[in-house]
Amino acid sequence: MLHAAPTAARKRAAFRAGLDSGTLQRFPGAFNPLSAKLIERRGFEGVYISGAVLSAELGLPDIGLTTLTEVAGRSQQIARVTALPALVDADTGFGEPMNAARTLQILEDAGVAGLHLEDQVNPKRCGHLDGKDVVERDVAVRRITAAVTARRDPDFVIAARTDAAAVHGIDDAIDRAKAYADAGADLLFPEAMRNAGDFERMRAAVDIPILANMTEFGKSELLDVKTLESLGVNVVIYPVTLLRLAMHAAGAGLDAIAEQGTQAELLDRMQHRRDLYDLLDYRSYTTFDENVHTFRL
Ligand SMILES: C[C@](O)(C(=O)O)[C@H](CC(=O)O)C(=O)O
Ligand SMILES: [Mg+2]
Repeated sequence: MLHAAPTAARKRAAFRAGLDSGTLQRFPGAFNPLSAKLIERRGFEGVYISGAVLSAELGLPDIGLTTLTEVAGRSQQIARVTALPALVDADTGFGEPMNAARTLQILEDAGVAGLHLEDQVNPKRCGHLDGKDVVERDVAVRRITAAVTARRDPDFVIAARTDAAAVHGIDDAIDRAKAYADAGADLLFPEAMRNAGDFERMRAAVDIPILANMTEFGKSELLDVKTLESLGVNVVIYPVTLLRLAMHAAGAGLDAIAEQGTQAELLDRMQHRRDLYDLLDYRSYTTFDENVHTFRL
């Protein structure tokens, strides 16, 4: 209650163990701290904190408008309520390589288990839209090197994302992937892979674990867990899935209230009050409160 039981160090160790386990680590995107608790309750291995979701929550497009402070604040709110490791989207690192170093330390302090840094230019774009661009490979290597050098907890996971496949083709993405692995990245995030064939080529090119981004309505074919596992992928994120589902349901609910003048017909499509309180572990707060009163006597 009040906070997640395991420390950040233990969650990072769990993430590392998951990466070594040979089992696909499933990280759905939490659109708020409460949804992170639901992800944990349903038995997933980790929580993803998406830049696209954070932007959308603020009513903004995902074009690099959010600040490190906003990302760190949300990361801390989410990480502290779940026992699962959280992986956060640090976009381009918020500036020059020195900024990437500071970004890493601030996100370490926020209690997440890892971050990913991408090789897009500033201002970045969603990786699945046209019109994005990447910095030179060497600039991106310096971003990764800066983060690796600044890291204080060796278990904190640094993922390198390359957006090059959709800009310069898969061969350039593979070259970059190798360079980022050599620079010390722990996990590779090849963005906008078109299909299993692209993942196969990436898997053959690098020795470090690989992450698959199964975002909807983008450039990637949606591959299931078995397929990803057979391709040797180690982590899968579903970054915006829960937000899309929730917003769709909210829209349908608003339509029904507008049409019917009541929400009475919608009750079986809602999270029941009882289930919400169960997820919040309401009972333990009552017990805690009673104990506080007892000690006061
Ligand atoms: C993974 C991602 O970086 C995110 O912010 O969640 C996005 C997801 C999306 O916009 O669908 C991306 O792939 O760029
Ligand atoms: Mg993003």
